[in-house]
Amino acid sequence: MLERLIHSLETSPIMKRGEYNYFINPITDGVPLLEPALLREIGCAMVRNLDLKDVDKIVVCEAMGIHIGVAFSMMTDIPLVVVRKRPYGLPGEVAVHQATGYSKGELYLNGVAAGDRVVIIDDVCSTGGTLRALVDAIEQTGAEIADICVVISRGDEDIGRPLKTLVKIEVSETQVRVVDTCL
Ligand SMILES: O=P(O)(O)OC[C@H]1O[C@H](OP(=O)(O)OP(=O)(O)O)[C@H](O)[C@@H]1O
Ligand SMILES: Nc1nc2[nH]cnc2c(=O)[nH]1
Repeated sequence: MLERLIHSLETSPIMKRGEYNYFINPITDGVPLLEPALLREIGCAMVRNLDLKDVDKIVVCEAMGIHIGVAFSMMTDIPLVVVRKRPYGLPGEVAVHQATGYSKGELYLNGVAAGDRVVIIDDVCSTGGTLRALVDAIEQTGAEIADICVVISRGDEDIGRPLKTLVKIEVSETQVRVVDTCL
């Protein structure tokens, strides 16, 4: 299991974003090419790992959660909510601040309300800033978070609640090493 993901990570180039060692990978960047087989491998692993009982909605964050969310939604027939980086001003919209290791901004959640039971999925967790923002936004609506899963975890950041991850990696100046897998 996860051979394609592990191979794609261990061959990922690294670039500096300021002081941050940023790995470039098809799953996290859509670059250079995202093979359907890799997407299917991840989708299957997430279906096997996540608690989907009575889940009403999948919540992802633009941009690099969208392709994973679309694959997962089509595999599970669960509707998809995309948290955007610009406001829509719809009734009930929730705005939260997001910071990663190299950027910051605002996130805008629409389409989730009290009584919803949701799962959050994303491509990668590093500082945990994005997931903490998503959890905060969803909690503000009164909805319930059934589970959270990222494809890749590269830090030991605590997001204040259980986080499932398919693989754990270490990123140096020159390479990515897969140090643990969920399966
Ligand atoms: O754990 P963190 O430090 O928050 O980093 C993880 C986040 O970083 C990337 O998003 P980014 O904001 O770079 O935008 P993108 O998805 O549009 O590339 C990625 O998609 C995760 O959401
Ligand atoms: N592609 C990519 N996305 C990230 N999001 C947070 N850290 C990283 C990283 O190192 N690479």
